[in-house]
Amino acid sequence: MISTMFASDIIAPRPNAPVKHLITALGTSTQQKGNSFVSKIWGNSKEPRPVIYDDYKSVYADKQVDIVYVGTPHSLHRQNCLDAIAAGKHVLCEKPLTINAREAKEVIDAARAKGVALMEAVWTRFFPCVQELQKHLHEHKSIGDIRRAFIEYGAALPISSLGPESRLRDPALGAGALLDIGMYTLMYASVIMGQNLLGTEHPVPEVISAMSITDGIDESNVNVLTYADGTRERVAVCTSTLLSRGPKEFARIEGSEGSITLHTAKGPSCPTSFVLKRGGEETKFAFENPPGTAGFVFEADSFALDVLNGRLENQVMPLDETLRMMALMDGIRDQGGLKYPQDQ
Ligand SMILES: NC(=O)C1=CN([C@@H]2O[C@H](COP(=O)(O)OP(=O)(O)OC[C@H]3O[C@@H](n4cnc5c(N)ncnc54)[C@H](OP(=O)(O)O)[C@@H]3O)[C@@H](O)[C@H]2O)C=CC1
Ligand SMILES: O=C1OC[C@@H](O)[C@H](O)[C@H]1O
Repeated sequence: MISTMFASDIIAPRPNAPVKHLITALGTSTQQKGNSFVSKIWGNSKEPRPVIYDDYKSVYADKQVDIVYVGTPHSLHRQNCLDAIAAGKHVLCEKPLTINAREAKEVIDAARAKGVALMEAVWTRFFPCVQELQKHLHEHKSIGDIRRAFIEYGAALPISSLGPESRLRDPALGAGALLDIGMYTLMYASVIMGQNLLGTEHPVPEVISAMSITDGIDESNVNVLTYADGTRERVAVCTSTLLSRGPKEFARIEGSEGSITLHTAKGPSCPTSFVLKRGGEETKFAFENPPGTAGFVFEADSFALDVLNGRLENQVMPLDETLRMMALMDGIRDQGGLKYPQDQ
């Protein structure tokens, strides 16, 4: 699913793009699957088509490849990243980077030791909507002191009709609401409460969590994050569920001088606008993606520009922020009683 969207996005013609992406190779399980992927995405396009390998290792060995994009289920990320890094490739890996913080540290250490760039593809952070929101919250202080935030992500995924081998059902593949979509709610908490600080500099909240677990995965979770780093406590309530679709107005931020609501047309991972209310006035800030894209180009451009300029870490999504988020989710799963085989 995501590889289709990502690939379509980055080869879409964009007159003012800061970088041009070229997909030179595709690693997949069968040649037939690769052929149908390529015809689906390239269609009649005149863009050069990738060579199709029926394994992943040939991609890592291909000298034409600069960056490997990993779009496999969660539990495979660790090994896919380690293999690509060992071959000297830069890696953009889908979220979550791994199943837990221990695995994430292993992958990050490997990238740092090899001197290659690595980034967890938390695409939402790169949306102009989120970047502008951060300016309003932390630079212009448009709603004064931030006091509370409520963020929800509901995705009505057809879990019960999926086979047990699905990445959305199988605990061994890292299924569950927290790792799949809950991480976005925690990302928003970081954007809202983190004062633009990331990784080891980010304020450390006290966390109280509850999970509803069925068939070995969390169908829903609720997390209360309390930040006691100022003169008064600030609270973010983050909740996600696989059982029902959430509202288009998916978040509310309350400040001492106003409030902001966040909106989406498709899902909280791709926000489209926010509405600022202050002193009886309401202002809407709306954003559009480049035509023909879903918004993956923002993270892809940012990472490609890092690689072109010899930067090994991205400033918007640095590796210490990935580690912080993975450790936060480990703690939430500890409280909720959700263990994956990889935690043993
Ligand atoms: N940024 C975003 O908005 C989104 C991100 N994601 C992330 O992308 C990743 C993949 O999700 P998604 O695209 O939905 O997953 P899919 O199940 O649709 O695709 C995963 C692909 O991984 C390969 N694969 C390798 N081993 C396995 C295995 N054991 N079981 C299943 N597939 C396997 C397969 O490709 P092949 O046979 O060709 O090798 C498969 O098509 C996840 O990390 C997810 O969190 C997902 C959706 C949205
Ligand atoms: O990252 C994601 O965002 C959208 C969801 O539908 C998907 O399952 C998830 O992986």
